[in-house]
Amino acid sequence: MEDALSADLEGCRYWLMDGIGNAFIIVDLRGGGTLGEDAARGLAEAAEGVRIDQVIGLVAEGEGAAMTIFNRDGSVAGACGNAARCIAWRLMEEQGTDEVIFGTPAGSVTATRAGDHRVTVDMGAPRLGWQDIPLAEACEDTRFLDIKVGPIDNPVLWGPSAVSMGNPHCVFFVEDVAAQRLDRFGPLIENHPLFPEGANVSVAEVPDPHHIRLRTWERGAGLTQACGTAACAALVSAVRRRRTGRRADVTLPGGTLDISWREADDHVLMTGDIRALRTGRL
Ligand SMILES: N[C@@H](CCC[C@H](N)C(=O)O)C(=O)O
Repeated sequence: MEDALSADLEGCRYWLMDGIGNAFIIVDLRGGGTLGEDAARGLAEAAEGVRIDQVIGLVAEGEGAAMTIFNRDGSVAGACGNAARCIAWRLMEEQGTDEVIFGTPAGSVTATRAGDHRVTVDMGAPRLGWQDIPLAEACEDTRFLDIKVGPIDNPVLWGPSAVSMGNPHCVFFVEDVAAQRLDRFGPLIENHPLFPEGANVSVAEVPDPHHIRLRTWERGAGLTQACGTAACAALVSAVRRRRTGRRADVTLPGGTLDISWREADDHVLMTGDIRALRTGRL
């Protein structure tokens, strides 16, 4: 990875981790060093043997820690659910605790140990108003956006839901996720004018009220094995469209997340496995 480095990152510890296949390089910047867009893109491209989806900076914040998030194309993101579970596991291992609080660009999150290499993160409340997602124009009901995929007179998909989980999501409900050409229309919807900050684009299939099958085209990263915030956005959208209850297993190509949208405080909880793949110094 040496070629991708700016001088002040040299010697920083890194961990290569994944959350059900969503792969990250986490760079420990608590002792110094700055991670910017160019360095993040360079590190993602230079990684060998794994397609990196995000590069995460672990920075000092007061007495504790916080995460910064870069997509593999170098763009900055406000939230990353799977990386939050990886960071939480790492901090709990360091501190010898079963619970941790740390900062993210979208606010501080609490996480708890849910088993061996298994973590629950409280992702906070979804934001459903069009200004908060954000959308470029007023939309009374963000459960159904005026977006179509395919020929104007014969669209194959239409009426997706929009949700912010700290980052913007667009979720199409379909009969069969495997049949969708997400590689073709994902980039178009990611850059649709209705999403001034872009969007993560998912297709969701609901075989029963306790289960969602999901595939995601991530903003700034493309097709991924899994996307934690997309899983949260899909469950929230499915509840709003009366397709599931407030708790469901969300199965992505890389594995399954247990997602629940708590009525008491409106928070979304995400539980799933993480893997620590390797560690070293830049
Ligand atoms: N992998 C993530 C989401 C990463 C950020 C996203 N691509 C964006 O730009 O908003 C997750 O697990 O949530």
